[in-house]
Amino acid sequence: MQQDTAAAGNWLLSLENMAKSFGPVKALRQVNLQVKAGEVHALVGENGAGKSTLMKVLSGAHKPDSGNMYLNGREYKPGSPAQGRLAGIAMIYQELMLAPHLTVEENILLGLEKTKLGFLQNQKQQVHEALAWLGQEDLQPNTPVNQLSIGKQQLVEIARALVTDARVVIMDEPTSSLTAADAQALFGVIRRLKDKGISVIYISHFLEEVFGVCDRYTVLRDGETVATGNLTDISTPGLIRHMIGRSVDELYPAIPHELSETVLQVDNLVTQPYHKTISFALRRGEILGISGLVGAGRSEIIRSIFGLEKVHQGQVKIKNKPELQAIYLNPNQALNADLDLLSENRKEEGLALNLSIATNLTLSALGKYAKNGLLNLKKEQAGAADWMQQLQVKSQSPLAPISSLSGGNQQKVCIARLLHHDSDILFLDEPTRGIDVGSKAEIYRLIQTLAGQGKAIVVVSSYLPELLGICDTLGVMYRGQLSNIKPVKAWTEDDIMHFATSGMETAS
Ligand SMILES: Nc1ncnc2c1ncn2[C@@H]1O[C@H](COP(=O)(O)OP(=O)(O)OP(=O)(O)O)[C@@H](O)[C@H]1O
Repeated sequence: MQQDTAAAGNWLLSLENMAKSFGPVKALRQVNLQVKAGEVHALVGENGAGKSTLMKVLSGAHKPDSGNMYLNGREYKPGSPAQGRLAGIAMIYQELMLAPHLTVEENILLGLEKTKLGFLQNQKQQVHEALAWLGQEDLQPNTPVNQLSIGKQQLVEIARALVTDARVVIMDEPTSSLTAADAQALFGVIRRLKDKGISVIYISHFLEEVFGVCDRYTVLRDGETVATGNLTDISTPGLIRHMIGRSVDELYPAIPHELSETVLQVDNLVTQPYHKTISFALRRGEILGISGLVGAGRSEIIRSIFGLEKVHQGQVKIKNKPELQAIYLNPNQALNADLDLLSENRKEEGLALNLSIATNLTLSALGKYAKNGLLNLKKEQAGAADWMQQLQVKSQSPLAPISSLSGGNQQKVCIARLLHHDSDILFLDEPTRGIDVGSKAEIYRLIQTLAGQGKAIVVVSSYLPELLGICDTLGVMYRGQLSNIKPVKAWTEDDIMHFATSGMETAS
């Protein structure tokens, strides 16, 4: 393991030889993590490397099988998340854990009512001070949190951490659902937490964020710490090599594919919530990217065509099926009409969480494994195992419940399900959200290969580099309005941001 040069002993937090198994799965084998006071420490690694498990152990949600933890020089052994929180460890999950119907103040004080804080007046004062420190004086403490944007809800979580005098704040993929402006605001807050002497453990698959906001790093691979050090001493390819044990030569592989006849023609489609008119055409072999800010109405286009959202008017023609008016379809009919959609919301729409990986993967095309109405389970499992291998889904068996997979591996199963169903027109909404860099490269290769096979693909993404890296053509959304679709090479990042924030094309 690459050694850190900092003197031992001055750590605020030290985790030594941590191990944790779930039945036969060794999620943590031997993990060491040392964090200084007031540093932002990146915890990186492939999907399934053990990052979330380690953080659940640290925050008191999981009990480790072995290993020792020290906080502020003292042995730290939380029996529950509440104990972890009172000891100074605040965990901010990617899917925020606030009680949606409770107010800002109630959420900030939740679980602390009679413990750490004194009287009611004192508590209210602390909430006020925490919000003011975060520059959120205008946020009314009696607002229910479900009325707030994701960015504001995240600040409520951070206020919660401030009120309990957290020494370490863990942020798990904190920017994955934020607008670019909210992400910038979050980076500002992180810098201020640091100045206050609070440490942040930052988990992210966005390496440019890691280099932008973090001081030191620790890399986990297969449940072990494989490297740690200062980010100023390592390059992006160097960090990737530690993460996946090899280098990624080509993140955006270019596989030749030809664009031919139109297979989807959308005319004057009017959808929620903006009621603007959208028209575009998609060709066989084309990868069309849709960019824009979160909330600009990007997902609504593909979701409406797929029958998941209401369409007010317009016409959608599907290749050689003129009789099918897509806007009258429901998702089942859409699947039969050779459309398929990868939802950005895998927990609610992509996966049946209490079923096995194999069932999730094959559910929408069970016919492939049935004869005379009987399902051949062996064949189904072998088919699932094949896709799992292709996408490198990390799991013991196709029969394991999907809920036992790490977030990134669940996303890979969603993609495998889509590939397995084998439709001709694919809508991919945030296909690489939560996916590690090595697997991203695999998914980009797959998307290109599918285009090579003549599939027509729409990719909606908040991650501009991937749209520029893999798409043939690109359109940008601004408040429900779609720009002209142009070859990707005709766009610059500045042009895209200009349209995304103003709805106007730059004169070129
Ligand atoms: N409750 C559980 N039951 C069974 N296996 C689990 C459970 N939680 C995690 N695992 C397994 O432990 C390993 C580590 O998962 P973990 O969620 O910690 O990875 P991660 O590094 O956070 O991944 P990602 O980047 O995809 O979020 C994986 O193989 C996962 O399938």
